[in-house]
Amino acid sequence: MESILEVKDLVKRYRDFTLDHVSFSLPRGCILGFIGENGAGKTTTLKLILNLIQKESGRVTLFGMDHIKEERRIKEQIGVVFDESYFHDTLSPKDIASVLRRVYPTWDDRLFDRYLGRFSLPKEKVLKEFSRGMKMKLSIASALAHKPRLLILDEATSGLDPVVRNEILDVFLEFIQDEDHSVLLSSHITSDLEKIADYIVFLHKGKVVFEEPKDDLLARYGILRCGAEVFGRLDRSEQIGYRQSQFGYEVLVKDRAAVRRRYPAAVVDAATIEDIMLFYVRGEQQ
Ligand SMILES: Nc1ncnc2c1ncn2[C@@H]1O[C@H](COP(=O)(O)OP(=O)(O)OP(=O)(O)O)[C@@H](O)[C@H]1O
Repeated sequence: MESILEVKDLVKRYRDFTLDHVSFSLPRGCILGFIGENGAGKTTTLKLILNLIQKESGRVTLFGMDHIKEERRIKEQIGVVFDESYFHDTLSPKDIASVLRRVYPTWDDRLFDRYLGRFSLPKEKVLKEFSRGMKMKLSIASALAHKPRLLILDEATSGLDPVVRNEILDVFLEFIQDEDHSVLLSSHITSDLEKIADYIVFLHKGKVVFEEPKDDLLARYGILRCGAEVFGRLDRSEQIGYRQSQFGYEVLVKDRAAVRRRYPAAVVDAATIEDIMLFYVRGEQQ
C-alpha cells in the first residue's frame, strides 16, 4: 500500500528531551492513532512533520514529497487541527470562510456550510460565544472545507463530550472512505482510537515503542490473571509488564493464545490499548 506520510529517523533535541530516531508510516485510506504519555513527544513529532519547528536530522515525506522543499504544495493538501482554536474570538464562521477562501484555492463554501449544518454551528455568531466543543468542531469543519488529502489532529477530541466525539469520529471515518485520504490523530482517549484507528504508533519518552495494526494488537495481546505459582513459571519473554494486587498478578502478555495453551487453567482476557500502554510503561519500571 502506498504511504501518504513517511517519517524516518526523525530527531529533535531540547534541553531535557530528545525525540529519538522516530520512524513510522501512514498508508493511504487509513487512520493512524498516535498515543503516548504526557511529554512523550507527540506534538513535537506533529510540529516537525509540518515544519513548524526545525529537526536535527531525519526525513519526512508527504505525498512522496520532501516536507521542507515542497512545503507549500504539501500544505495545500493538509488540514491541521491542534487542541487550541487559532481563530480570533471576534470572528464568526462566515468571516473565517472569507479569509480561508483566499488562502486555499480548493476551498469549498458549500462543503463548509454542510459541515456547519451537520455540527449545528451558527454561521454568523462570533467565536467568543462558542463553547470549546463548538470551536473544535469549527476547526475541523475549516480543516475539511479546503478538501485536504491528509488530516493531522493533535488532541482534537479531548475535552469533548462522548456524543460530539462520536460525531467527529464518524466524520473521520467518512473522510477516509474513498481510500485516498488519511488521518493522523494524536489522542489520550484510547477508546476513540479503538473505534476508528487502523494503525497505532506508541511513543514513549521520545521513542517509538511499537507501530502495529490495531486489529493485530487487540487480537494478540492479553491480560493473564494468575496466582504466584503460574507467575513464577512465566518466562520473562512472555510478559511485558505486571501488576500485583491482594488477589494475585495481572500480567500483560504479547500472545494470549500461546499463554492460554501453556496455562489452560489460568484466565487470559483481551487487552485494551490503554492496558497495553500502561503495562509497557509499568514493565519498564519493574
Ligand atoms: N520549545 C520547547 N523547548 C524545550 N522543550 C520543549 C519545547 N517544546 C516541547 N518541549 C519538551 O519536549 C517534550 C515533549 O513534548 P510534547 O509536547 O511533544 O509531548 P506530547 O507527547 O505532545 O505531550 P502531551 O500529551 O502532554 O501533549 C516535553 O518534555 C516538553 O517539555
